[in-house]
Amino acid sequence: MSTQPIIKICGIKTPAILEAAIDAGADMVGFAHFPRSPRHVGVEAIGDLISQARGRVETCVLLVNPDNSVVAEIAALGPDWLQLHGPETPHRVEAIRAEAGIPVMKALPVGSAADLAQVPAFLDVADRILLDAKPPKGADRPGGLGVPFDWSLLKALDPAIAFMLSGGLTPDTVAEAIQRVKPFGIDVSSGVETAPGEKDERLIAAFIRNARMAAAA
Ligand SMILES: O=C(O)c1ccccc1N[C@@H]1O[C@H](COP(=O)(O)O)[C@@H](O)[C@H]1O
Repeated sequence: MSTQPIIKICGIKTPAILEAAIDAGADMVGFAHFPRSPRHVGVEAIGDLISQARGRVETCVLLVNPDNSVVAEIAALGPDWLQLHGPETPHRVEAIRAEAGIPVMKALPVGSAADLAQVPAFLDVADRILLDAKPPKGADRPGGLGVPFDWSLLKALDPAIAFMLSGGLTPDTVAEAIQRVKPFGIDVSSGVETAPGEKDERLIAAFIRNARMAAAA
């Protein structure tokens, strides 16, 4: 029997795209609350999207190095997960998890084998690890850039560690990613867009279809 990876569609901004992701079979949807992102969604709109999704698909709010007031404000909306996509230390991840009272997924940037050395320190404080491409120097945000990383680096990671994979995945590359990396889950934003922040329902459907077929093969 094949194991299906969890599929997360991140950076959703509108009720229509949320419906499209649910219809296409996403397991998790993400809403970015980070003003510098082209996918930024305000608190009130995130609350509406979470209400629309509740009981149908898992929800996750992406934050970057949030202070406790932001954590509390977002946690009060009732998402299933928080995604921390900034330079949060293990100690800070632990504190945010306690403040929020919900599971936390910690995104870690990978640009070289040495970057994987940081993973063990987060295993006891985060409920899930997301391995993403390290942003190039000077990038205006720490993710959502549509850039992949060298998956062969992951051979150096303890195979017992389950992780989600992100960074530049697209409908054309997701099958190879699943077959080569065998991640616990996959996460996409730019690869299902026609322009930064503009999700496309046909690309979302193609991404999920190709991922499901690859995992079943
Ligand atoms: O989407 C963003 O703008 C963003 C901003 C700040 C941190 C992370 C962000 N996106 C997340 O990055 C990964 C990979 O995205 P992509 O598929 O390469 O575009 C994913 O979790 C996004 O949600």
